[in-house]
Amino acid sequence: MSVSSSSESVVSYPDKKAGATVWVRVALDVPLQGLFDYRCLPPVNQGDRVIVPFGRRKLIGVVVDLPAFPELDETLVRDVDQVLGDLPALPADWLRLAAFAASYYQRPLGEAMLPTLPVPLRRVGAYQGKRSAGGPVSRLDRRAGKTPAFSKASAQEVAAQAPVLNTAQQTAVDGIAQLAGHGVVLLHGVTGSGKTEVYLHAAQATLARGKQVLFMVPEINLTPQLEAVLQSRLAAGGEPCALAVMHSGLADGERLAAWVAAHRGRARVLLGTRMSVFAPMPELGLIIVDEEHDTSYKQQEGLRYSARDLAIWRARDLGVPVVLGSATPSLETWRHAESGHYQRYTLPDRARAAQMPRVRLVDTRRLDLDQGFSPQLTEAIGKRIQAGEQALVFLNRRGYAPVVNCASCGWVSQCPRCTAYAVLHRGPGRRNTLQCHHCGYQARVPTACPDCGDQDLKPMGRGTQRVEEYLAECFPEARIARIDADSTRLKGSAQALFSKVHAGEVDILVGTQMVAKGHDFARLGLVGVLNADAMLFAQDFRAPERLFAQLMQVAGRAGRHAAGGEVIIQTDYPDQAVYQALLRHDYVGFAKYGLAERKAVGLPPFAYQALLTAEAPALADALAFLAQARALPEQASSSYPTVSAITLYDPVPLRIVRVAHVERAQLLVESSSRPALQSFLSIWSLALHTLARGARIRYHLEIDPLEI
Ligand SMILES: Nc1ncnc2c1ncn2[C@@H]1O[C@H](COP(=O)(O)OP(=O)(O)OP(=O)(O)O)[C@@H](O)[C@H]1O
Ligand SMILES: [Zn+2]
Repeated sequence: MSVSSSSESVVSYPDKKAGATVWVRVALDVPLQGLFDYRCLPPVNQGDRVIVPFGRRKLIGVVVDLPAFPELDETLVRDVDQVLGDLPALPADWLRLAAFAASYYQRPLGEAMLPTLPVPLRRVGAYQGKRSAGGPVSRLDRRAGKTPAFSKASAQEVAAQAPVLNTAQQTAVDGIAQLAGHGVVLLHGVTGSGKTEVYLHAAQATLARGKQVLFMVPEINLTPQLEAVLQSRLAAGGEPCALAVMHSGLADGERLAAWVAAHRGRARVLLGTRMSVFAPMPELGLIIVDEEHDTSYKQQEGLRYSARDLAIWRARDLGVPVVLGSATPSLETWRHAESGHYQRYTLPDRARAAQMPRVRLVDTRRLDLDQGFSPQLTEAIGKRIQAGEQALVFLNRRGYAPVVNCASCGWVSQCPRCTAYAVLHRGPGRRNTLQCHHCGYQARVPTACPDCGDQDLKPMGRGTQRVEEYLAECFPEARIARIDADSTRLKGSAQALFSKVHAGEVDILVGTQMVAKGHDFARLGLVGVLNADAMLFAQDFRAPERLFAQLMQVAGRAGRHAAGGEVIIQTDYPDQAVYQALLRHDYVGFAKYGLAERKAVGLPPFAYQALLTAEAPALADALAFLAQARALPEQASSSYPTVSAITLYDPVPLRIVRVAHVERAQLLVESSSRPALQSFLSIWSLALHTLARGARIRYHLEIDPLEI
């Protein structure tokens, strides 16, 4: 057998006559179950990417197996077009992770695996187009010769001085160091307790052993500050730390660079948001998941995965430790810690300030509010800025006002495409618009009521823009900054705003949940919370947990570096358990109460759930599809061995039924046994695929949904 000389080059083309071909089994990003066999000339390895013909198209896929025989008749098997040798093969553990994600989240392997790759690595045009110039990786390498491989974050923002660990921190660091292999550590530390310091020490030890570290954070805007800290603290022997950063705010090329650096083992630390859990890291030795409770770790489209859960799986598979950190762990995590399944270390006190901030509930039931502000809150803000401190006003609602209303006929601004209000936004130069936060619809604000012609249209309620406006009237001297999705739309603008806050160039900060978490503000003395009650009576059983976590987080921004921090929460329901626990900073009590409640009614973490959502132009069709889906197991009960352990609830419309002219309904599936649920879903998901064929329905199945 002769091997053609082309097989020696990085890129090889199969030559049918050579006869030395092998079979490869390839995962492709197509909505079909199963894998696809091709004929290929060696050398080709498991984990290589290949370009293959698929119908009339060409696609990039990943070789997951080299079977002895193809599944099809040999004469029907087509040839691999090109083996892409520009990167090392994807490692076996990466293939295992993708396979686990696909099976656990009930998606075809290729559909789960391929989208985790940076776009240029899975686009045929990037390799075979006229301008491919050797492919994206060699283009990247040519560029990299000109620019430094790793960013040197502005180290002046950070004091490189490492503080001496306190006893609680040292205990946690020692505990993590002693883990011989895999172990899940919950680092439960109150806000400002210095969890970052513990991560840094654990990371340092891992790097010293020659291993890589994956450091996950929930939000993009937490990366710059942390990048600078990691950069200055993890530098060794005069060399900057080989740190790569990965998040959705990066351009394709930047993300590719980070991914390639991790894959080649050149990046020793990868700092990233949820997508980074899928980065191949050949020498991964530690995973850190900061703010593990944060819902941003959940991907809400495509493969609906939990990056935290996958991180735990990945660490176990590799036999390495994973550290989950939070001041308010998810109840799922807390339960594992209580049962001893996870090892728990507690940082009970703040690292700098002696005490936690004082929490005050202002009962707004009998108060005259001015633009939503109680006199107590306004006065407190005034005092703080007088004293040269900063104040933060937290309101989880962007825009100027959530709705516009006609005083004479009761007309309200509604999105024409969704069952939702159109929100009033103030644009530059008084160019006001109505915007839908669900579908992106935008329109001018009508000058008169579309129904009755009356010109007395009024904004109702308030969002961050209106709060900013009000504060500017109350405190004309104060420097006010607003941080929300609108004010940070431009690349780099969030970082610029946060830098101003850190530099003390802001007196009052108004913001949504973007400002609530993670940031270590040195001069912030007061946090005021508006409209917290909005979340109190949400239908979702996780709403109280989420509200509590969010309020603990935002409250935790106050008084981090000096004593005397204060939090003012305005509420009509001061007796609610959430607020009472907050007064005492009592996460443990709240978790105990929450878990007991969940246990009593059999909700997660004492049950496991999946959610089937159907979308159609008419609600009736979506509901009918779900009804059929629900009936499937009855019609073929012998195919569903675990069906007796499964509860299928009635299909119901979503709370916001219509979004962008599409109507949506959902069906909840539940079981007290995860294996029973998984077994059921693996059969059911295939049947759903068949059921939906021909029907004008889109559907998706979500495992472990966070919102129901
Ligand atoms: N041992 C220590 N001695 C003095 N200061 C410390 C120590 N450890 C941490 N700090 C400082 O305490 C502050 C809070 O630390 P850090 O931001 O890590 O808190 P955190 O636990 O992550 O809080 P959060 O959950 O609110 O994000 C930082 O300014 C940090 O530099
Ligand atoms: Zn809309």
